[in-house]
Amino acid sequence: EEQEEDVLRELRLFLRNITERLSLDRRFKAFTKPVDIEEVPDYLMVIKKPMDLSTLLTNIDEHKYVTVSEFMADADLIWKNTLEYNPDSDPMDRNIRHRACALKDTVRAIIRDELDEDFERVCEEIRESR
Ligand SMILES: O=C(C1CCC1)N1C[C@@H]2C[C@H]3C[C@@H](O)[C@@H](O)[C@]2(C1)O3
Repeated sequence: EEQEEDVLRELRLFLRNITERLSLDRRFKAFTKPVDIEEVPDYLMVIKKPMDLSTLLTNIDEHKYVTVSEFMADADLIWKNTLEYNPDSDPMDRNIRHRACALKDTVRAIIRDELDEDFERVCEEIRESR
C-alpha cells in the first residue's frame, strides 16, 4: 500500500546516494561504466554477469531493488568480477584488485554506518509479501 511505496522511495534515495558517492571517488573510476566488450572481446566468456556503478544506478531507477541486500548482491559483482578477470601478478592487475577490495570495504562501511537495521527489516518484509 502507500506506506510501502514510501519505504521503497526512501530505499531508492539511500541507494542512489551511496552509488553516486562511489562514482565520484577517483579510486573507483574504472568501475563507473561497463567493461567495453569491443576492447575486451573475451570478457563475457569469463564474466557471466557484468556489473558497474552506472548500471546499479539504472537498476535503482527501474525499481529493481526492494531491499539493500539485493542491491549489495549486484554491488558485490563489481569487485568479484574484477578479482576474477584480473588475477595476475602484474602491477596493473594488482592495482585494479586493490581498488576492487577498497570498493568492497567502502560499500560495507557505508552500509554499517548509515543503514538502520530496522529499515532493512521493513524492506525484507515487503519483499517476502510480494
Ligand atoms: O575488469 C576490467 C575493468 C577494471 C575494473 C573492471 N577490465 C578488463 C580489462 C583488463 C584491464 C586492462 C584493460 O584491458 C581494460 O579494458 C580492462 C577492463 O582492465
